[in-house]
Amino acid sequence: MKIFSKAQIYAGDTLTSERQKISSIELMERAGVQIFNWMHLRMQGAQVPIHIFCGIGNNGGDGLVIARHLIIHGYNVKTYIVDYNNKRSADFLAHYERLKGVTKAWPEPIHDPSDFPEIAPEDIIVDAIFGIGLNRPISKWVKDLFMHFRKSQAFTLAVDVPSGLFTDKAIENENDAVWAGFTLSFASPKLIFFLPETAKYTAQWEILDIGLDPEFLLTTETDAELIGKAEVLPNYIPRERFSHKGDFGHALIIGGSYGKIGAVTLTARATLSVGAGLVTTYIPKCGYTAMQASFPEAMVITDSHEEKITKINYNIKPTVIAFGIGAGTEGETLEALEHFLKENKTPLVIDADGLNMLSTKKSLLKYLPENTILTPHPKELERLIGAWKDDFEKLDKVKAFTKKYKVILIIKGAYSITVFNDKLFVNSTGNPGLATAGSGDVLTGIITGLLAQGYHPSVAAIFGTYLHGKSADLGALNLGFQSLIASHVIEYLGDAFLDLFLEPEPPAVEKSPEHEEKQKEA
Ligand SMILES: NC(=O)C1=CN([C@@H]2O[C@H](COP(=O)(O)OP(=O)(O)OC[C@H]3O[C@@H](n4cnc5c(N)ncnc54)[C@H](OP(=O)(O)O)[C@@H]3O)[C@@H](O)[C@H]2O)[C@H](O)CC1
Ligand SMILES: [K+]
Repeated sequence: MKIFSKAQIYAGDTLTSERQKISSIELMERAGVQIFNWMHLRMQGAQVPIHIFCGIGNNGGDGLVIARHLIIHGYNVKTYIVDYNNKRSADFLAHYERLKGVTKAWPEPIHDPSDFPEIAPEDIIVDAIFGIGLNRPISKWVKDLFMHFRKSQAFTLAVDVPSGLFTDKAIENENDAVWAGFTLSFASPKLIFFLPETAKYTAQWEILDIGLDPEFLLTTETDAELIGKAEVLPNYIPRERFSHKGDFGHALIIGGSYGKIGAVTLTARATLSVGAGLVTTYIPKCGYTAMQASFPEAMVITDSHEEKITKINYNIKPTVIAFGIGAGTEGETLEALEHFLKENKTPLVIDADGLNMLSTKKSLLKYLPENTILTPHPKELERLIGAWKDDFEKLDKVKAFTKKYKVILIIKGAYSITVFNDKLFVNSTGNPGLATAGSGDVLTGIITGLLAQGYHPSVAAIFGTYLHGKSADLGALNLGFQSLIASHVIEYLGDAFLDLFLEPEPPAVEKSPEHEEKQKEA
């Protein structure tokens, strides 16, 4: 699913009005009605007090539409105008007039804390104060109103975005935005729903279709995309009946040190479990027996050193190499990496200590083959690109880094983001069960295994991250978050593949009798 920018959303609105010959007032009506429908379906007329706080722009206008429909349907509604600016938008004013047509209880203006209404914990707050139009710091009393919401403990439903969040920069204080229980966002998810510093302001979110122009939606290129099943499925490479293991590549996994052979085992198992034809591990001598005994499918080459990698010498022709898992950062291992990088032309995945070593000697980065995949967690990323002031600067720095070195980088997190060719691919699968030892080693293995089978490196990174999260999601259904460990993620890979081909659940909508008749005729 495309993640549109603020400018694209405004452009889409204008284009939709032109092509569908509807006014922006009617587009706002659509948006508000969608939210009303969402609420009405769940509330079924319940008389819970609903406090609708409207700003003075189009987000506020949406709030007025919601208020009008709730009032018409007999809900217990109180509407307020948060007067942070006297420049009311034309569409806001149009819907203000429409609201006046259905109630004598006109919205109450709020100018300062003395105007704040009492809100009980059982009440509902609709936050339609600021949308994507926020462009400068907010007045103190408006922030106080946000705090008033939080203190009330009432369920807060945000319209489009939680008020106070910017679309392109983080906020300095967590009291400067609304903390929403749910956000109903129009047409496209917003990037801020996926970034660690801004995602926390809404517990859940959902996208509402407001009928924007289909051609605009289809043809507009976005800088970011949310990756779900629909996005990964077209890339799946089916297996031919007469294929053999040579068709699916030979992966070489280089890593391990005394006490960290298990990490390489996890990576190698994941590589093979995702479909690579052959896997060889290159580990220090001390790991030989453990590897052979615990993972008989893998072949093993050992370094001359007992406890660490000191020289990378092998006489096989791997299709793809993963480097770094559990390797440590000792001087001799770094030297081995340097020699290896200067010679190597085989596609690469670099993880963990491999990344740490690159961070200590950045001059090695220029030897990475084009489209090498790097998989840092936040600390490793900071060592690699330096500190950032907020998530947006982090994304800019990663884009610049990937451009400079022509690499693909996965920013690991609750929503892992693959950065490739200036574009962000935001993964939608995964859960907190993945916060467990070795889950990164498994991800490296999955990506390596996909690369070995001939997936383009960008697809291997995006699809691999998706499968990794999906396995964890399916595993967590049986195990819960706490009991899920990295080995389970490998075990559930098969289910993650099968899930790609499961038919989506039919929508929970009753079919009309005519529809049933038509089906019979067909
Ligand atoms: N396709 C869609 O998604 C649709 C979305 N809709 C809704 O429209 C809003 C965006 O509305 P907009 O009017 O552009 O912006 P806001 O409502 O967020 O803000 C209103 C104006 O407030 C001014 N502003 C900005 N920051 C501040 C501040 N800190 N203090 C005071 N005032 C501020 C700013 O105007 P200026 O000219 O003064 O800069 C804003 O424009 C979107 O989020 C959806 O909810 C449509 O209803 C339908 C289509
Ligand atoms: K809002």
